[in-house]
Amino acid sequence: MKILSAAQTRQLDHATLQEQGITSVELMERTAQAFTEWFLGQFAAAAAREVLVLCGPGNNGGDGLAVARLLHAAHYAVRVALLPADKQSADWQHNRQRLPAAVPVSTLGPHGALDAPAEGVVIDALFGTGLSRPLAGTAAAVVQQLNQANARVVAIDLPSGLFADATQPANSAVVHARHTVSFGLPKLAFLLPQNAAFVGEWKVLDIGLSPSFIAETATPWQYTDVATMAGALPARPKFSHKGTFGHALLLAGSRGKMGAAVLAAGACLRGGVGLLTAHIPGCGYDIFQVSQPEAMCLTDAQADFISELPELKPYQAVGIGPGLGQAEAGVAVLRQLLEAANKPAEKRPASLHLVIDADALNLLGQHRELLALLPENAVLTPHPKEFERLTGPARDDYHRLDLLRDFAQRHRCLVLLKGAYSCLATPTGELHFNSTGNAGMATGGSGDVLTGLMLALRAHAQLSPFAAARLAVYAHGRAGDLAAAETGQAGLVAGDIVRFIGPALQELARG
Ligand SMILES: NC(=O)C1=CN([C@@H]2O[C@H](COP(=O)(O)OP(=O)(O)OC[C@H]3O[C@@H](n4cnc5c(N)ncnc54)[C@H](O)[C@@H]3O)[C@@H](O)[C@H]2O)[C@@H](O)CC1
Ligand SMILES: [K+]
Repeated sequence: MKILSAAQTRQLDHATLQEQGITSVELMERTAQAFTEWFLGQFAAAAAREVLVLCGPGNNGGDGLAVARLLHAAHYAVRVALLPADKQSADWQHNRQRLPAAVPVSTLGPHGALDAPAEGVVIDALFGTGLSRPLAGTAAAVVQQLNQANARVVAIDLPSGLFADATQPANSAVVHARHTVSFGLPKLAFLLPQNAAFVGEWKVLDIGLSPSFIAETATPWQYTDVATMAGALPARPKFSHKGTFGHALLLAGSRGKMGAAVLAAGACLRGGVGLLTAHIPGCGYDIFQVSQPEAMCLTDAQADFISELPELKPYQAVGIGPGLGQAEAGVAVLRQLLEAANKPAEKRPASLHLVIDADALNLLGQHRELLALLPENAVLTPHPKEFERLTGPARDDYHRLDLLRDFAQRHRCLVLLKGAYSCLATPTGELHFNSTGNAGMATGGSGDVLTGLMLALRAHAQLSPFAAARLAVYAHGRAGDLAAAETGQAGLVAGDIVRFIGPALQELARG
């Protein structure tokens, strides 16, 4: 699913009107009906029957006025409070006239008490995608009163004061919504941690916006949802053998961190790899062989950490990083691996795919000269701190996305910035936000599981580097969601994610 900018969203509205031969008032009515239907399902309880709708002067306020009329018709006790303005949009005026006289209307002021209903709901229809500057004056004062009132707030389209696709100055007034209900496509702002307190739970409702305009419009931002991923895993051919799904090599573990190697290996095996060999320090031999009997095991000359790179000929994909530790010897191993992957094709195994994670990323951050050796389409899976070690600090989440995009393009690699909406940057400058996963996965070892699964899918001959990476991220999150349904989020441990990789992949298998 695409994510469009605020400007493109306005164009999408226009294109929809032209294509479908409807007026903007009709589209506003459709929007208000979709919102109201959602609202009735969400707040059917008697306690939620008192509703205050705050309306700005533009079409967001017009939506609010139409919603007030529809909720009144559904027998909710509705009040409307209008933000004073020099002029209002034409569709606003149309819906102001249609508001039944039985709905009380007041005008908001900078000092007056907002009088938010204690047990009810406040609908925020002050500003949407038309916001052109930070809120000031009465609008800012109203938003501050609203936030202090600690009311249940539902924002129409966007929490007022929040830009859809750009950062707002620190300390500017933005509504803290409990729910944000938007239309057509998600907004970039919803996916960034810095906006979590404003947006709350968000939802996108279908209002039949022009599919052809969406298809034709270029954007770097994509949202990987369930529809995007249907059938993403190729079917396993009947006459396949273990060679069909590749032989992966995992370089992982150090004394005290063998669990990372075990988890990554388990995920790789559950990810459907044909064969897995792990190269681990000597101290981990018994641990590893006992816990992962399906994998083969090579031990390093060193007992406590990895100091050697094994012969790479047998492998299609190599994963390095989980539990590696940051011993200097690791730098040499990483350098040799990168050099081997860069050698002319006849001297190395065909298409050696790399997955680089955790301590291997920290080593890269400490030795940035190695970045020049990254082979094309290598996958890097940093969390924000690891990413910062590679690029330096970001001013805010939007700047971090710029750094991410730039890094992936410059090094021609795939970079997954991990988070609530993990973002996969491609060498061509696309940013794909993942939709699966839950807060229970913010637990030790969950990244190691992702690395193992990513490794399995990069070894899979039928998946392109991008398709493999996107599938791994999505399936990892989905496995976490299935696991959390069983264990609860607090009780979820990384091993539970491994157990649900199979079921998650099965959902995504091509029929
Ligand atoms: N255009 C359409 O066809 C549709 C629009 N819809 C709704 O319309 C919204 C967009 O409407 P608009 O483009 O009218 O924009 P808004 O309603 O977001 O606000 C725009 C108005 O506020 C003023 N403004 C901008 N920033 C301000 C600030 N900081 N302080 C004070 N005034 C400020 C603008 O000059 C303009 O008058 C969407 O978010 C959505 O809710 C929906 O009804 C769907 C259809
Ligand atoms: K709003």
